[in-house]
Amino acid sequence: MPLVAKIGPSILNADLSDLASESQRLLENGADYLHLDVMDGHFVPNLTFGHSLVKCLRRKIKDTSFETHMMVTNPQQWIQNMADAGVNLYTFHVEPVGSDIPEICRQIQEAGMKVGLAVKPGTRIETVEQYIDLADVVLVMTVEPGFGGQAFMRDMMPKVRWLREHYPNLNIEVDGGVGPETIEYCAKAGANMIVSGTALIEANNQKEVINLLRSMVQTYNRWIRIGVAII
Ligand SMILES: O=C(CO)[C@H](O)[C@H](O)COP(=O)(O)O
Repeated sequence: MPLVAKIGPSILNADLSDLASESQRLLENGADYLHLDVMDGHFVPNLTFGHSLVKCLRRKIKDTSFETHMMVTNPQQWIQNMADAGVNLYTFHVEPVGSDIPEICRQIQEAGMKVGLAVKPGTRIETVEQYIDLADVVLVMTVEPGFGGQAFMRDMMPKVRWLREHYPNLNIEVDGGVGPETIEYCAKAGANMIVSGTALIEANNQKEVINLLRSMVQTYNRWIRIGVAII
């Protein structure tokens, strides 16, 4: 399947009391999927929401892919709940789970979801190399996970470049501080799934920003298509 440029807003810094309308607005402005940040207050020093909220959102938003970015110590615990809530892509951090990665990937697939492997800034990308065949997406964090609105870490780009060089057909996602000012670095390095939080939520013209992010991915990666392939 050809790679597709996809823009997935992170709703972390949105008005969470009005999440459905905030999400709807982003989708109407051209977002391809929603990136939902789940934090447990343990793996990261912040707390957000769990599967009950995702399920409520799914009742209102039916035709869009949901990714849950599981910033939790025990990702295994929430697999079935998130599948039942209507999640399509279950992205978990490799750091707390070590050798359980293959088993977790198997359980996610068995629950009917795609698999995402996420790495924190301090984690060497080679750590996930042996598991890439089990994954649909690799997420390279470009901030320390935990909070929106942080500064983009440009020194994570060698990880993205390394992945793209070694895995031309891999979905590579970047997350953290990504917006009009920093998209060029991500696109040049070869990322095709772009998570953008604050830059999009606070944009006066979301459609313009989404189009810009997408077109930058394609400018530097001519073989990547536009589309809404479910991931
Ligand atoms: O995973 C995250 C933080 O842990 C967020 O998705 C990320 O930070 C996006 O927000 P912003 O674009 O504002 O940095």
